[in-house]
Amino acid sequence: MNPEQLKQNVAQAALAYFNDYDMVVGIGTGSTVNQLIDLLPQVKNRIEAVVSSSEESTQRLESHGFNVKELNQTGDLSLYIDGADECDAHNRLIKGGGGALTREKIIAAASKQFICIVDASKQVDVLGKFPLPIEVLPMARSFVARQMVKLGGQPIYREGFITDNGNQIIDIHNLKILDPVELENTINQIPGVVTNGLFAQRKADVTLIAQRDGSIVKQ
Ligand SMILES: O=C[C@H](O)[C@H](O)[C@H](O)COP(=O)(O)O
Repeated sequence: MNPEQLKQNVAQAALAYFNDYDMVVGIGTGSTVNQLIDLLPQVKNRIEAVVSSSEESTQRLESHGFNVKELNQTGDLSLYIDGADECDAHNRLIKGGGGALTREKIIAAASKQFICIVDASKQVDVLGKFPLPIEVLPMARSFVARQMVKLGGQPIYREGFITDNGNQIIDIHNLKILDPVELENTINQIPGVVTNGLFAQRKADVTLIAQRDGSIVKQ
């Protein structure tokens, strides 16, 4: 199966989690989630409102007629579905390849259940092959980059990219992340860091993984 079909398959499998009425759900960002958004009209009668992790997803949801609300207008969410750039066997993730990591981490924290949807190419034994995105306040960019060098990484500034929150991203290459919770905490302590893309403390509850033949493995 081609990559787009795999994304569509795993998005289709996620529809099973819309298993209640009047649900207020979180929807993430990226090409896998775009497939989900396009399928979401199938379960529209289950959804009362949606909270989105990016302007891009908001526009796509609204184009399908969904009521997109701010997290400040809702309570905690019953369900959050999002993709990832990497996942390990413990459902710990790297996210933020699309730059939406901060809103994603907030929504994940505010959701009772977090279902991650990926294809098998995202599975790794040790996180860090995919460069770890860090959203930084613009004035702190070089400072945070120097701290990440001390932690063994190679920071690359994502030039020309501004997040939905008006900040910048540095992508940290060559990290071998043996203790994701510890590194997530360590990076969070660096002044100027808004969010790092490790989702290890609040990891996914379930990861649905599309295999090459299109079948879905639940982890
Ligand atoms: O910022 C973007 C998000 O973290 C995405 O979930 C992640 O980049 C995966 O995106 P895709 O489904 O396009 O691979």
